[in-house]
Amino acid sequence: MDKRESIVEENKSDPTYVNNIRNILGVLARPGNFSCGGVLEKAQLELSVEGVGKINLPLSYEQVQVLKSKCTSAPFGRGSETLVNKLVRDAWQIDAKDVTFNSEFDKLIKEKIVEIIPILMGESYTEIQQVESELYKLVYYEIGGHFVAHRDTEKVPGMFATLVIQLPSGHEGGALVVTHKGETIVFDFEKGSRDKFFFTAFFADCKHELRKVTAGHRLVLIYNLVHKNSPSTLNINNDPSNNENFITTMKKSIEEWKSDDKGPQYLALKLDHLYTNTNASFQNLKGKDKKLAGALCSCADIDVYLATLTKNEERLNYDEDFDPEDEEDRPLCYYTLHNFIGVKNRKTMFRKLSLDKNEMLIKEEYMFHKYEVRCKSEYEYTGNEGCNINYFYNKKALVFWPKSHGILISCNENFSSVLVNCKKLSRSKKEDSLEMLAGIVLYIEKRHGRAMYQLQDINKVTSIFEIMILFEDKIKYLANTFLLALIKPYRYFDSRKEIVGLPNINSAIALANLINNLSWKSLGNSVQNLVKECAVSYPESCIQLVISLISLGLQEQAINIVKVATPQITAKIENLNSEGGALWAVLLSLDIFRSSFDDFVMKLSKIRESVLIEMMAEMYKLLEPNLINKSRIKNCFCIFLSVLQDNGWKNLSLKSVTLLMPIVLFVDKFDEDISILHSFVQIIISHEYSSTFLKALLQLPSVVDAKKHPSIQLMVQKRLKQLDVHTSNEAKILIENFCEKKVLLNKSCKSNVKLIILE
Ligand SMILES: O=C(O)CCC(=O)C(=O)O
Ligand SMILES: [Fe+2]
Repeated sequence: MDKRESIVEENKSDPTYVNNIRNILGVLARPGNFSCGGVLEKAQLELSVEGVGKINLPLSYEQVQVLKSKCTSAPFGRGSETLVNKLVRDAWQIDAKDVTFNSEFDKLIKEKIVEIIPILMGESYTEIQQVESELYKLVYYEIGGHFVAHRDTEKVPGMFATLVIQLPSGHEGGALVVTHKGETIVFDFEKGSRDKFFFTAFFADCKHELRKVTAGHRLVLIYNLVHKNSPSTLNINNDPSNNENFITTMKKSIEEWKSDDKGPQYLALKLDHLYTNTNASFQNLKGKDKKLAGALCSCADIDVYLATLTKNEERLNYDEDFDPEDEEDRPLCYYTLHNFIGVKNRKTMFRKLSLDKNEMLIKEEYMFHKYEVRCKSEYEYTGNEGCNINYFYNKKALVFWPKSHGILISCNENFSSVLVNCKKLSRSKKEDSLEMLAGIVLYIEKRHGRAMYQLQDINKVTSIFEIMILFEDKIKYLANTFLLALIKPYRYFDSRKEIVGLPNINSAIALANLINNLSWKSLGNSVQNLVKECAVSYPESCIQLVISLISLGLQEQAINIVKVATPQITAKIENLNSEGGALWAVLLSLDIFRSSFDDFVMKLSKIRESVLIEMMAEMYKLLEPNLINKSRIKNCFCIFLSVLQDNGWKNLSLKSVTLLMPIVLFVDKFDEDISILHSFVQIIISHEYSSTFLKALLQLPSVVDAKKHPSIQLMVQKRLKQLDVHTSNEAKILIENFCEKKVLLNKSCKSNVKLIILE
């Protein structure tokens, strides 16, 4: 057996069931015939050509001259181009529309096709389907005529083979040589060519060459063989269920495969023939490929797809000492499957699957052999005319998997579309979407790291919660499993260990709704664990959860969440980003959480100065529209400011001062104690800040209002006068105005400060 029939070569590292599948398919897949030919008996032809009249065979010298005058030079295709070059193809042609002949001859051709098809398709081919022959061209070769090795384009939908009928005219040379997977058949019909008809049929994707005609003339009719059934219906009738051994082996192997958690998710079998995207369908499979597809489709419990197989090469090294011979500089190869076609044009949810070595039934080295076309090769010659991209040949594979793997595979490849589909389905077919949801959760359990990585994308966690809400009690188990998965640490590729937690506030809102629907009793424990784990990384989400629970009337549950989260946050306060700290402080300032507030503020005051300032600004921003608990917040700011003051206002950048200004202003508005303000102003005026900054300073009520704080007013005036020499014109005017007390206190001082600072 040909070494390339490596389907039957076992691989020790593969599970037994994979090797069993490989073996049993290997037995089925004995090579079929890719071409056939011989004498066409009993042929009687009355041939006419438009503008030439009746053609008598064998051709006379005079007729050749008239015929040639009607012919055009036969072109060939290269990629999408149509070219004429006598070195590649030297032939004359007449279009089918200008050729007519007697109906008996037509009948004979049709009868011949009925004989030919089972030979090409394999002995057990009993498919009841229509194959039609469509005359394509009349081709004439004189001495020197030839066509270099090429594949015929599948010119119409459903076309799969070419039929050549050699008419009696007498020639020497001109053998037709057909090659497929390293095997070559020579159809040399020189002998008897003066008075006999001959036929040759071959699958259009097989490479073939017409060797040089060395004497005489060669005249042929070229037919396209076309499947006429609609390509959406599969009609694979070589029923292997007759073969008990096949069915039992497959059944057993699939059972084992299903229960093997670590096995391949799918298996792929490269097809023997090439197919164009237009003609690729189960219906149009050729020879041995059809037999294998039929066998696989007859197995219960698996899904079978047809897909394009692509080899991708990635070169890692492009530097100067690049050496193609060097192992390390060889491109990295990986394979992908795409353009999936189901048995009844069933769709898959994904567009692309990667194909690893353990998923190939044919060894990697045989997948893209050097005598085979590289995908979308632009420089291959094709018969007759260049073709549109949809008619380029592609390597195809049969891909199959246990039905139960379907959702896992879909999740793995396109998690987003699975979620979208599940959501869609939940509106129309609730039970189906529940099953899908169970599949999603199973996927999360099985492929935790990858699943978690995919879940990080915006709003995926939210989507899952939202789907779960629709199922009420039924979903308890799945919901708890999912919540647990969200806090299980994972590592994807090189990333450090992470948890997904509650990645955004939408997810917190959706979770609150889910809790409301399923009851605290069924989810409480998992939710508390979740909050415990993600309070530090996602304080905003935890706060949102609290707020949402409160608004759903679940006050007690909300307090519960705060109780769980606060110690975590307080313990890891140094890890808190400014926004998180601010939010949490604001939340705790609400009276329900009174006991935690002071402790929390004391802890916060110990964080890094720059973070503290940012946090104060965030807090201020949050509180500004509706200053709840003014006095508590003011006290809190006072603590923070005095921390800064005690530290001597170290490293106070312009940005920090800008952030602090409205806060100082806020505190200043209702505080009688001016020590913090005094030191703040002092620290500022001891620097040479920009005029923008001076402006802001000059808006502070305590600075402007001499009656309230005369000492500060004096201090500022003194300093400004000193600065006079150094400052810009604009600043000078400001200072003059200020010293002449022309500065008016704006009513909405707070926003004004902000405005000024922003300019
Ligand atoms: O002339 C022949 O026998 C074959 C020609 C051919 O391969 C073609 O026209 O595509
Ligand atoms: Fe051809």
